[in-house]
Amino acid sequence: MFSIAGRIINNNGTTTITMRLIPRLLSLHRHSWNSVSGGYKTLDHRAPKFCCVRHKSEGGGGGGGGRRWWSGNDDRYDHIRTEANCPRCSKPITVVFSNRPLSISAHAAPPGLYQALNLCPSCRTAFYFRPVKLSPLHGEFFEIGRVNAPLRPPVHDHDCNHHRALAASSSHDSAKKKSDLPTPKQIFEALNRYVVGQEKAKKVLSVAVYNHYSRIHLASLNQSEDGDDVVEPEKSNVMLIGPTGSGKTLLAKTLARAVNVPFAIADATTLTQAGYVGEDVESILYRLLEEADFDVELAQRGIVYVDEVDKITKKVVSVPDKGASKHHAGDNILIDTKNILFICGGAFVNLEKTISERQQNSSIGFGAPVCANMRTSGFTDALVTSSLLEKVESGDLIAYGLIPEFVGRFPILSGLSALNEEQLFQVLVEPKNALVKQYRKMFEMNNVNLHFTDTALRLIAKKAMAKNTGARGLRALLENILTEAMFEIPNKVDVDNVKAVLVDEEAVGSLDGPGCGAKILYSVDDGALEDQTSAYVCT
Ligand SMILES: Nc1ncnc2c1ncn2[C@@H]1O[C@H](COP(=O)(O)OP(=O)(O)OP(=O)(O)O)[C@@H](O)[C@H]1O
Repeated sequence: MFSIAGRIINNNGTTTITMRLIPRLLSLHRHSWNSVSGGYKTLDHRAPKFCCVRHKSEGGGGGGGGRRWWSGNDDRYDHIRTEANCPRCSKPITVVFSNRPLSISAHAAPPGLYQALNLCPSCRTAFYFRPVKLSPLHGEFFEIGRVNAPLRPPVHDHDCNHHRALAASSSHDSAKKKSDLPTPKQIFEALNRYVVGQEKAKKVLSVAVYNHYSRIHLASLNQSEDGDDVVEPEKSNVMLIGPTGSGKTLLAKTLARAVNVPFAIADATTLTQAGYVGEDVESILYRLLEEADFDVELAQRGIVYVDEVDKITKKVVSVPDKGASKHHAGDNILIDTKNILFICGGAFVNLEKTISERQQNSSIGFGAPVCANMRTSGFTDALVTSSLLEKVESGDLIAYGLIPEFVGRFPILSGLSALNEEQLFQVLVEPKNALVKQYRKMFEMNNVNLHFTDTALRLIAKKAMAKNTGARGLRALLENILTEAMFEIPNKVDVDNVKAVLVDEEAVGSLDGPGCGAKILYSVDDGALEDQTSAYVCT
């Protein structure tokens, strides 16, 4: 019936096909646009990459028993429902989307707005429709993926072991759910198991996340209360400011794990405004939905981490705004972002200078000497930087180049410091899934013991420090040291009687040069690793 032109984008391992419908589909929908005044408009056939569809809006404020037709000249934001053919299987489907521009978080947004992912009931392909022009309606379908799991629309009383308590929004079981919510201290302890240092950020985040889910709990209680006394705390999104490899993403991910909600990561630099190529908000929400096993209720209480927001200075990032509708219409998946917690992160290189200048201008003692010191020494050491970042204010981010509307949606700002050498050493060995533990596990699969000497680990930390990429550099260093051994070991087991792999100083090398790589040790005596030279033959 029609052809599809596709382009494949890789999104964190997911394949996204950008679909374009060619004009033959358009001819199936010759009369496509319905206006307030009644009548249909003829499609614009000059824009072959867009599909034109009949549409009408729904939602409050209009006539027609709660439904209203959308007027092409009206700039109100609205839910728009359209009839179309599935770009994949060409069966009829109903598409729902919003005509509003996208902005971050739920704070201060007009009510009644939402994003919609759409699902073809026939071939179960999920996609979203991106409107480019509303009158006549032009837009593009973006395929996100096939849905295998059955869709679970928002329900108020479900029992899900995987993502449990925090999904609750009904008032009748809210008391129980509240007791399931970990306290800030418990969240802090959970973060401690995975994240080295960053004590202040951990505390700020523990409180923020606890308050966020308490707010949801309170809102569910308020639903059953009438009157002017109802207090509704507003959502507080969080901004993490810290150098690369300091643990911003790790903190956000671990938080989601601590409170047991679905989690998705997005990169601000690939988020687009409508009409540009890149990753779109809907695909992030779709990822959240996937994480929630297609349980819409759970997805609506997840955490989204948006990385690299410092790279979008003077641009408007497109991340979803408030979605008030809890409506589940056929196979359109409507994601209400009202309760999704957005955590944004960025390195904000040299932001400390902006903070220092602000402090200097306002003559608060600390600023002037710090600034002077920075000017004379020509660099800022990590300690000075982190103490300055601790004092970050919204105004500093605006001075840095972020737009005020964006910054205004992040009442919670938290600075992270660059990890020092000792902390990098700890990252290697201490967290629950520390890198050394991970590699040990991999070698164990071949019944081989991976052994690191203390001096080797400290040298690795020193080398990572010199690279200036924080803990991010550690994995690359380990990978280089262990690649050869990981290549050889699976072939040698049971053949050459390999018993251990040793990473010592020589294997790591010097501060500015590589070493010989991990040494494969051939055992002549079980348990003889302590006496490496006599009991083991090194390759
Ligand atoms: N404080 C930390 N404790 C334990 N591991 C850490 C810490 N910081 C970073 N890591 C590890 O380093 C790697 C990179 O960390 P992460 O992605 O959280 O950094 P980031 O601050 O988000 O960096 P970027 O700004 O480049 O995105 C991950 O493997 C993470 O586990």
